[in-house]
Amino acid sequence: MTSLPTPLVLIGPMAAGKSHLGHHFAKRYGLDFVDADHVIEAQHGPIPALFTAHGQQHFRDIEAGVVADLLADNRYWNAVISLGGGAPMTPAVQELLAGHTVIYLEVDEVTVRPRITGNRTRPMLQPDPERRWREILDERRDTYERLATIRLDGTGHRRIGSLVQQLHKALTEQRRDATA
Ligand SMILES: Nc1ncnc2c1ncn2[C@@H]1O[C@H](COP(=O)(O)OP(=O)(O)O)[C@@H](O)[C@H]1O
Ligand SMILES: O=C(O)C1=C[C@@H](OP(=O)(O)O)[C@@H](O)[C@H](O)C1
Ligand SMILES: [Mg+2]
Repeated sequence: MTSLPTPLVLIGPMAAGKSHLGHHFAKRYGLDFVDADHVIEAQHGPIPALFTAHGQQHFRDIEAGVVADLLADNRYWNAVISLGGGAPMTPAVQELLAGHTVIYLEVDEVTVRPRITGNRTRPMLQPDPERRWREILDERRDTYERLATIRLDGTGHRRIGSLVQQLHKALTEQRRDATA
C-alpha cells in the first residue's frame, strides 16, 4: 500500500512533461502509470489520424470516455494518470476530476520551446507550434489553475529526478496540512 493520495492525475499544457514525469514518478514509488493518450491510441489508432478523419470534437468525446473509464477502474486507483493537455477543458472531465489529486505541471514558453519547435505530431499545435502553444495556454491557464490541488513548477531544465522529488515533497506536505 502506498501512503500517497492516489490516483494522481497530471494536467498541464502540451509538452509540459506530464507523460515523462508520470512515468518516472510511478516507477520511483512503485505505482502503476497510465497515459490517457496511449489508451486512446491503443483503442482508436494514432491521434493525428483521429483529428484528420473525424475532427477535434470526436477526439474530445473519446478522450472524456477514456478518462471516465480510467478513474472508475479500480486497477488504476494506485496509479499515476497522465491526461492530454486538452482533456481538462471538457466539462465532463472537470466533473470527474473533482475530489481527486490533480497536479498541474506548470511550464513556460522558454522551457517547452525546444520540445515543440517543428512538431508535426500534435494536431493542436499546427501549423505554427510556438504561436499555437502560447495561444492555447492563454485559453486554458485559468482552468488548469482552478482544477489543480497541487501546482508543480516544471520550468527550467531540471533533471527528472529532481522533479520527481519535488512532487513527492508537495504531496507529503499536502497530506500533513490536511491532517494537521
Ligand atoms: N524534465 C524534462 N527535462 C527534459 N526533457 C523533458 C522533461 N520532461 C519532458 N521532456 C521531454 O519533452 C517532451 C514532451 O514531454 P511529454 O512528457 O510527452 O509532455 P506532455 O505529456 O506534457 O505533452 C518529450 O520528448 C520528453 O522527453
Ligand atoms: O492539448 C491538447 O489539446 C492535446 C494534447 C496532447 O497530449 P499532451 O498534452 O500529452 O501532448 C494530445 O492529447 C492531443 O494531441 C491534444
Ligand atoms: Mg502526454
